[in-house]
Amino acid sequence: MTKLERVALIGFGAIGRAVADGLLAAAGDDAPVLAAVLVRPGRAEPVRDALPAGTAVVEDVAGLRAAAPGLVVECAGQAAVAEHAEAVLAAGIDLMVISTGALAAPGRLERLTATAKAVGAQLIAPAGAIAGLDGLGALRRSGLSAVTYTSTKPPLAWRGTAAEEQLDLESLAQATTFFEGSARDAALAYPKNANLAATVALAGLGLDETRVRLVADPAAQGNTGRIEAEGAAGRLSVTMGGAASANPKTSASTAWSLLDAILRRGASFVI
Ligand SMILES: NC(=O)C1=CN([C@@H]2O[C@H](COP(=O)(O)OP(=O)(O)OC[C@H]3O[C@@H](n4cnc5c(N)ncnc54)[C@H](OP(=O)(O)O)[C@@H]3O)[C@@H](O)[C@H]2O)C=CC1
Ligand SMILES: O=C([O-])CC(=O)C(=O)O
Repeated sequence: MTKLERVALIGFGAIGRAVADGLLAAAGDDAPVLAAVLVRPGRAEPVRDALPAGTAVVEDVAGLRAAAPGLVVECAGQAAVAEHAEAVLAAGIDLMVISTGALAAPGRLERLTATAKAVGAQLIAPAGAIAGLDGLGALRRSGLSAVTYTSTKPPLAWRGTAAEEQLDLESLAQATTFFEGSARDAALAYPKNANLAATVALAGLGLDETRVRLVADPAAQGNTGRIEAEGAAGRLSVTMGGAASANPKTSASTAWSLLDAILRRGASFVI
């Protein structure tokens, strides 16, 4: 039995539901089994109703471990990484995190990679709602001099975030850059909207050297992420855009990227 034959999810929101649906649809001889979904205490019942009887719905990492997954996929938010990542990795289980911005918290990346190394588990970042990390990796090896990640979303996607302290989102008339700074600061200040800043940084120039711009654009039809990079071996310019998911902050492509990363380890990297 390969490690990948059993997969567990943390979170059952816009991304988690879509990934669960994709895994269940792919079920067959070569596809992994959806072994368990971890939800917050008291939230299990409706999730149980939405899943087949063979998928355990659990409320803690002990429950996840009992389902014996080879891979746990976090699709719940940065707080869930803070809460569960250490215990999952310490149990020797590979962990794929979509909320990569959680790794920008001081010391967390170092602690988690040390735990993973000690037990021979992998901490993995999927591309999520961006493309081009392969080219970024090549330029990183050649020597990167500059990387900028720009995220543009409609004003409603920035509701409930620190953007509201600077902008009147309801009446915004033109595209406005409301944040310019490091990937670390972006990922921590916009935990539901700027995880890709951390993903791009971890694949490239690092959390403190990667520049990030966050833009609210009333003319935007969906969410767009753009990487521009300069390295000794060449230049990279990649744009990925599309509709939002059931959650306006989250691009629909995120769940598909995760599914591809789970099913064939496509477009993901070990941190
Ligand atoms: N890297 C990338 O490309 C992207 C990353 N993201 C990240 O993915 C996260 C999830 O996005 P999305 O699915 O749209 O968000 P949703 O808000 O739709 O869903 C999140 C789900 O996770 C659950 N949850 C929250 N905390 C925990 C926890 N500690 N343990 C278990 N479950 C928990 C929530 O449960 P409850 O209902 O009980 O609150 C909710 O069901 C975002 O917050 C962001 O961090 C998002 C988009 C792109
Ligand atoms: O879905 C997106 O466009 C990206 C996103 O929310 C994030 O980086 O957290």
